[in-house]
Amino acid sequence: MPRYLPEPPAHPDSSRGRTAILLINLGTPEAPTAKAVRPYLKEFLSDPRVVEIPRVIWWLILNGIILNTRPAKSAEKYASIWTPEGSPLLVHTQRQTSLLRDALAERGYGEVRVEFAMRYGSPSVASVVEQLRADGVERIVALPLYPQYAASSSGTALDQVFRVLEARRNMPELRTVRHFYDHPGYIAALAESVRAFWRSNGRPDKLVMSFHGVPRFTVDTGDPYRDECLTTGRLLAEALELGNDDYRITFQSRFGRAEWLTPYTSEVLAELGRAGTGRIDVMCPGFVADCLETLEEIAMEGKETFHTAGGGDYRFIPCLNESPVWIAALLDIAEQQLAGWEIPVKTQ
Ligand SMILES: C=CC1=C(C)c2cc3[nH]c(cc4nc(cc5[nH]c(cc1n2)c(C)c5CCC(=O)O)C(CCC(=O)O)=C4C)c(C)c3C=C
Ligand SMILES: [Fe+2]
Ligand SMILES: [Fe+2]
Repeated sequence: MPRYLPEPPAHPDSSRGRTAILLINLGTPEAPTAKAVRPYLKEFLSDPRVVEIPRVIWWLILNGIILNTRPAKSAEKYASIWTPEGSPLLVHTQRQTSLLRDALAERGYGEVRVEFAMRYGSPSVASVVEQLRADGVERIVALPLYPQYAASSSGTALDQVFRVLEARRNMPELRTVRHFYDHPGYIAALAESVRAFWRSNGRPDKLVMSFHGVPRFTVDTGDPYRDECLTTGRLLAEALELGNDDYRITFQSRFGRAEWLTPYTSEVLAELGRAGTGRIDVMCPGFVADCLETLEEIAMEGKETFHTAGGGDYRFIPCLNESPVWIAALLDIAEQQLAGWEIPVKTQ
């Protein structure tokens, strides 16, 4: 096996774009079945950026216990959110890709390719980057679709790009977007999604902003994730002119027994329910696309937790998905990167 892959011949069609935006999301199973969820979880949970415990011990737990029990349970949850077009995470990522492509074309960047890849499952980062290289792309902007940086989300997505390029003799130029937690367009998109929801549904007693959690020790040892979530929450509260008592910032999706970031969403929902809160609205600002964690864990399980504890009305505010203000923010983030390369813009 040669150390470096042979380079593809120069692409004959010089009119094809030489620059690409590569959106990267987490990935999702191929089907809502235990058979399809198992390889997805195996790849995901084998990533040392995601589970940071000694490999041998983890290998035994993962293969001996988790992969024998979790796929069936997770598949049942996936089945409850699956759409006729497939997994929501995949469907929204596909649509966001195509909307960003159109938006860039409208701004005169018609030759800039826009593709997406998934960190786990398909289409893999390797397959998409290889295709871009084969098509003659020489400049890539890698843009993980996570507003807040965590080593276990954005970090590992970027690792994967570096790993693919590491195997190449002729490296393309690369720019990376490590986060956009305080980008004004992203905050404006979140604020607009809440305002639009309130225009149709009225206002709640409290707004809960639930972010995906991470193990607490990762933040204690330098991951900026928690601070970035808190800043996003504060900026959103300011944009909505909320007082300190009008909202809560919480962390969901705890996995395993270690301590994760607190307060845990489920505990806050139960506490608000026990306090007899009349109405809460729950949103997930850290996810730009609805997925298992928002549609099942928050919109369904969270509602049950709140009601069981005695709470009143519970409403879930959908993620940004294909909202035009969000696509405008994504366009701005992409354009800021392209500006560094001085791509000629064609004005019609
Ligand atoms: C085991 C530890 C996990 C860490 C750390 C983690 C961080 C993390 N995850 C996301 C975004 C998503 N996670 C999703 C699903 C999901 N997450 C974990 C575990 C960890 N995540 C598991 C095991 C799963 C799979 C489902 C399950 O069995 O519970 C998803 C949804 C995927 C989908 O198909 O819809 C997203 C999105 C972030 C942003 C993050 C760190 C900040
Ligand atoms: Fe996760
Ligand atoms: Fe979950």
